[in-house]
Amino acid sequence: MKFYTLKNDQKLPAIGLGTWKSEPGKVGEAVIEAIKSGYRHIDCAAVYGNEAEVGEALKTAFAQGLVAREDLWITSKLWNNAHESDKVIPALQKTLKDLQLDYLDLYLIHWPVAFKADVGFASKADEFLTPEEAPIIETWKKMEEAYNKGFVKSIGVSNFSLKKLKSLLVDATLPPEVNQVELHPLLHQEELLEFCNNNSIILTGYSPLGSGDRSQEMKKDDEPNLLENEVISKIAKAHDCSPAQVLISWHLSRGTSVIPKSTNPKRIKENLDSYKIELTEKDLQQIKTLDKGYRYVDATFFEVPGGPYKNIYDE
Ligand SMILES: NC(=O)c1ccc[n+]([C@@H]2O[C@H](COP(=O)([O-])OP(=O)(O)OC[C@H]3O[C@@H](n4cnc5c(N)ncnc54)[C@H](OP(=O)(O)O)[C@@H]3O)[C@@H](O)[C@H]2O)c1
Ligand SMILES: CCCCCC/C=C/CO
Repeated sequence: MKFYTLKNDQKLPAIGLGTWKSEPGKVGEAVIEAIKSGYRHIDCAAVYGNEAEVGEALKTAFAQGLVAREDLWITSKLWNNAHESDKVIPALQKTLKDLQLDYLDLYLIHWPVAFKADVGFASKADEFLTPEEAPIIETWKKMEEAYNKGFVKSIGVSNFSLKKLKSLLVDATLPPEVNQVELHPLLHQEELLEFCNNNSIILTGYSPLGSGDRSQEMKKDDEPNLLENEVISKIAKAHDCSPAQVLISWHLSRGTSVIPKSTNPKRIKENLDSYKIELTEKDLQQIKTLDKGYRYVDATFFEVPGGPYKNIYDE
C-alpha cells in the first residue's frame, strides 16, 4: 500500500473506502470486507447517516484482531449545521461516539457552507448562515482546538476552492493537511493540485468512479458515464484490468489519495488492487485530453435563490 506522509508525519494510506450512500445493513460488512482485503483507510461523515454501523464494524474488526486501531486511518467530516463555535466539538464527539473511537486520524470541514443548527439540509435562503454569521476561520479555530486536545491527529477541509484555501492559510494557526475534493479524468483541478503540492497539502479525490449511485435528482440528464469512457476502457484493455482500476490508479500517478465507494466484496478488492496498475506516460497523455471541468457533485444544491452561497467552487 502506498502512503502519503503529511506535514505532521502522519501517514495517509493512498486508497481508502468511501461510505457515502453505503446502505444500512451493508456498510458494516463492506468495512469488514475492506479491512480483510487490506484497506487501512475508511472515509466517513456524520451526514452519511451510517457512522454507528461503521463503528460496530470497527469494534468487531478490532475484537477479532483483523487490524489494530493504530494501523487504521479513519476520516470523518463536520456537517454544515455544526460550524458555529459552540457546535464543532460536540459534533466531533458525537462522531467519535458513533464510530466507537477515542480519536480520528483526520477531521474535515465537509463544505465551506454553513446551515443553521436545527437544519439537516438547507434548501431555503433563511436556513443558511452567511459567512459573516459563521466565519470559516472561527470554525477552523475549533478544528485546531480539537487537534490540540488530541481528539484528532490531523485536520483538513473538503470542497475548498483555491481562493478559499489561500484565504484559510492566511488566517490559520495550523494549516490544513488535506483538501478532499472531486477528482477524476473529467475533472483534473490542475491549478488546485499544483497549489496543494507547493504547500504540502494532500488532495484526496472523491467520486473517482463517477458516483453512479447518487439519487436521480442529483444527476443531470446527460451525465457522462466515466466507467464506460472510451479512452479509459481502451487503456483498461491494454493493462488487462477494469476501467475502475484505471480510474483509481490515475490518482496514485498524480500523488493524490482516492476513496472509491463500494459495498460489493468483489469490487472492494478490485478497487484496492488498482495500486498494481502502472499507467504509462502515453496513458496519462491520453487521459489529459479528457479534462473538461465536469463535476458530478456540482453543489448547486447549496445555491438557493437569495441564499448566501453562489458558485462555491469559484468563491
Ligand atoms: N467530501 C465530499 O463532499 C464528498 C463528496 C462525494 C463523495 N465523497 C466520498 O468519496 C466516496 C466516493 O465517491 P462516491 O461515493 O460519490 O462515488 P464513486 O466512488 O465514484 O462511485 C461509487 C459507485 O461506483 C460503483 N463501483 C464501485 N467500485 C466499482 C467497480 N470496481 N466497478 C464498477 N462500479 C464500481 C459503486 O457501486 P457498488 O457499491 O455496488 O460497488 C457505486 O455505484 C464517497 O463514498 C465518500 O466517502 C466525499
Ligand atoms: C444526505 C447527504 C447529502 C449530501 C450532499 C453533499 C454530498 C456529500 C458527499 O460527501
